[in-house]
Amino acid sequence: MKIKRIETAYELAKEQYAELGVDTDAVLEKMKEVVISLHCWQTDDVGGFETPDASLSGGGIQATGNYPGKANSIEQMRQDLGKVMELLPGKQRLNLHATYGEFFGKKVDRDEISVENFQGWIDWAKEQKTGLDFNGTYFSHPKADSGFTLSSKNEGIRQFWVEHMKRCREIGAEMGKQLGTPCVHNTWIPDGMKDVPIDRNGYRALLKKSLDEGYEKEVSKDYLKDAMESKLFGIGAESMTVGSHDFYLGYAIKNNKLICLDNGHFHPTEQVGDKISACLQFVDEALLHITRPVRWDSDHVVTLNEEVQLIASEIARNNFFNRVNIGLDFFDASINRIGAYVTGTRAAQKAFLIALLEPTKKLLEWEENEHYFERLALLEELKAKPFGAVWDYFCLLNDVPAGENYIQEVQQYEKTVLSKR
Ligand SMILES: C[C@H](O)[C@H](O)[C@@H](O)C(=O)CO
Ligand SMILES: [Mn+2]
Repeated sequence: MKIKRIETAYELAKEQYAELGVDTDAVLEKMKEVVISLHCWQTDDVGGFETPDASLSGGGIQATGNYPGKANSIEQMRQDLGKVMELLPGKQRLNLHATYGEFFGKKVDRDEISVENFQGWIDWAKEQKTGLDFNGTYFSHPKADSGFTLSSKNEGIRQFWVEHMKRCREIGAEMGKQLGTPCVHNTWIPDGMKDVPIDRNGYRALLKKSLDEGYEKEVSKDYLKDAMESKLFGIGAESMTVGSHDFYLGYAIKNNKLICLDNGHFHPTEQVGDKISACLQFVDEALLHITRPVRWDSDHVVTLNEEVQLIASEIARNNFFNRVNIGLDFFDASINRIGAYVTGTRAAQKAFLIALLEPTKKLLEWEENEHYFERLALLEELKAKPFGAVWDYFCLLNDVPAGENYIQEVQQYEKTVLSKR
């Protein structure tokens, strides 16, 4: 795309938005506050590197597809992440799962992991000048095969996972300390039942007990922020999920924790965008897993759809950028994974840009004066405004390919790197 054309289109767009009272230069400055935490697991189909042939199993989640070029080692993953970051405007962090440590060819079980397994990532993040986030991994493990981890009635299994959680928090805290930016430590467990359980209460009481034990050690929020991710149901756990939204929201409010909202984890008619302002009345911060559920929690690549737009708009309208930690959660193994990553992340970023380009003050004024037709009409007209010209200029300012130009870069990377794996 020609630089001159991008600049000219931006100037015209700037005028159009200015007529609505929107300062596009200020919006581009504000985009610096939109920091997206890249989920490392799109590069390798949630496999991890505990063993050379590690792959996703259990947990009620599934990566489908077999497109060539998956990252098979930490080196390959870092190379891929480097490419992804090269093609994204703005600022990012990296979100790791506990199975992505450096295990030096040894068997290091989940209750044995320590900072030394992640020091390499911390050093990498220092070089990249980026922050790290962290997740315990409560699936793809024989001790998760029963369908229960932190809520297990087998005390040995429950204690094993509590120890995993404690270690994840230690690792996360060290990441936050060394990198000078708090690590968001997220806990998602697959625990639940295929068929109707008798003892929902018993499992939930055990989960509460495990969380109390796992969180026992106080850690400064300057280093670590604990989040919990609920879910409606998973494959094989259709009748009851122990860590439901009610459960974690209650726990988060009572214990000053973060609530993680994954938009694939609710009934299809519920909107995470609607939940943000509800939750933030009672918790200080939230974590998002932005995804695209297609008929179920399928974790398709994020696209610029209404659901994602509402999430972004709610954050922008209320300036919640310092209270909502933005993460992604998708893993498509059926297409070029780097392309999937870049397309999905850019879609989320575009939603934030569109949100910031909204003349919110005007809309609010109409709303408060019950001028609902005017509100509706302007919201509709905004959809036809030239946000694409502002997006391309944002890419230009950030020295990354504008518009569709990144497609050929991904193709080239496939040719020179991915196809050789
Ligand atoms: C791999 C992730 O931790 C996982 O997708 C989790 O966040 C989730 O959303 C499970 O459905
Ligand atoms: Mn998730």
